[in-house]
Amino acid sequence: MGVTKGPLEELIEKAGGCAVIDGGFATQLEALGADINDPLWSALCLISNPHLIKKVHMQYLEAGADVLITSSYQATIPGFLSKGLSIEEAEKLLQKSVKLAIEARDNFWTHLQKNPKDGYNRALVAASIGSYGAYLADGSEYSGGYGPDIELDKLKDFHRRRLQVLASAEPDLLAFEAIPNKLEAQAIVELLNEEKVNIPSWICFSSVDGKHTPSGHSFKECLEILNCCERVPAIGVNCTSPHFIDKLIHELRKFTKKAIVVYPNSGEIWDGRAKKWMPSECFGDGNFEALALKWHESGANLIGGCCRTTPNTIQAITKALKSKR
Ligand SMILES: C[S+](C)CC[C@H](N)C(=O)O
Ligand SMILES: N[C@@H](CCS)C(=O)O
Ligand SMILES: [Zn+2]
Repeated sequence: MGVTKGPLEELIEKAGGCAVIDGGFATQLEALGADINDPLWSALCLISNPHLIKKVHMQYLEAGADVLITSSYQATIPGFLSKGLSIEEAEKLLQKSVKLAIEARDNFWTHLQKNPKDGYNRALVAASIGSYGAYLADGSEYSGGYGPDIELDKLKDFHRRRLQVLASAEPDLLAFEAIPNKLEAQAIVELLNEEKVNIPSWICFSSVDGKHTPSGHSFKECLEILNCCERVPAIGVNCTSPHFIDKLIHELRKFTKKAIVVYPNSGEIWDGRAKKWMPSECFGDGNFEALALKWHESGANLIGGCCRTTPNTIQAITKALKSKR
């Protein structure tokens, strides 16, 4: 069986054409009291507070998420090494990120079997893989400028071992998140092929102008690279202002037949130096109900939220999309 008819397509079909992804993971960790002002950002909790990670996953499941994204966005082997951990410990933490989400999903599903409630699917677990820019911890996922020293092979080297370790933990999906440039998308595709990864992936870009990746590449150019890869059944944008999403869905649809994934942030802007969200035109949960319906009509197949969205946002999206099922 090819990866193009895998669990993601089955979920989308079961969900009536558009499944719900969870919301801001780090955001909800902070709402529950975690201090993640650290180069590891949310991945710090894999060391310091795994129980909180599971709690966030449970809250998103209760809100109706059909897909859980793991806590590994900014979890990297070099990042853990710089905290004094060994390679073995670092790799165990990566696996733990998947394990925590699978446990949450399984507990929630077992409970639902005993206490049935309408509208829930058995959720899929997507292992988060942030960009090289996320590892830099300087907001580069919104600039895409890694400098002339970072070439294709360096990006492949950066991603290779983490990808192998996360895949070995057997998540249902791999979620490449907030990729800010074409070079990194190409590195990921080459790596998925070289490593013969048979777990289906989505690759999502960030955008700060609603028209290009942060590095200035067009989505047409980026999709030319991704369209050839059957290991990537879905593509999209995340951690981008809701303002831009509808136009971006139309733009992406012009250049691909793959499933389209959108999970915007709240519209606030990340100040990479201050490590703070700056108030901007922020969208509330009420906006997301109407927007989700619009994005579904425009052709999105997976809709959720990214930074500064919460379980309430996902509940609003669930309400909108599940009323149509
Ligand atoms: C998606 S951004 C808000 C994640 C945090 C960023 N990589 C940093 O560490 O500054
Ligand atoms: N999955 C990550 C993405 C950050 S852009 C999170 O929600 O925290
Ligand atoms: Zn985000």
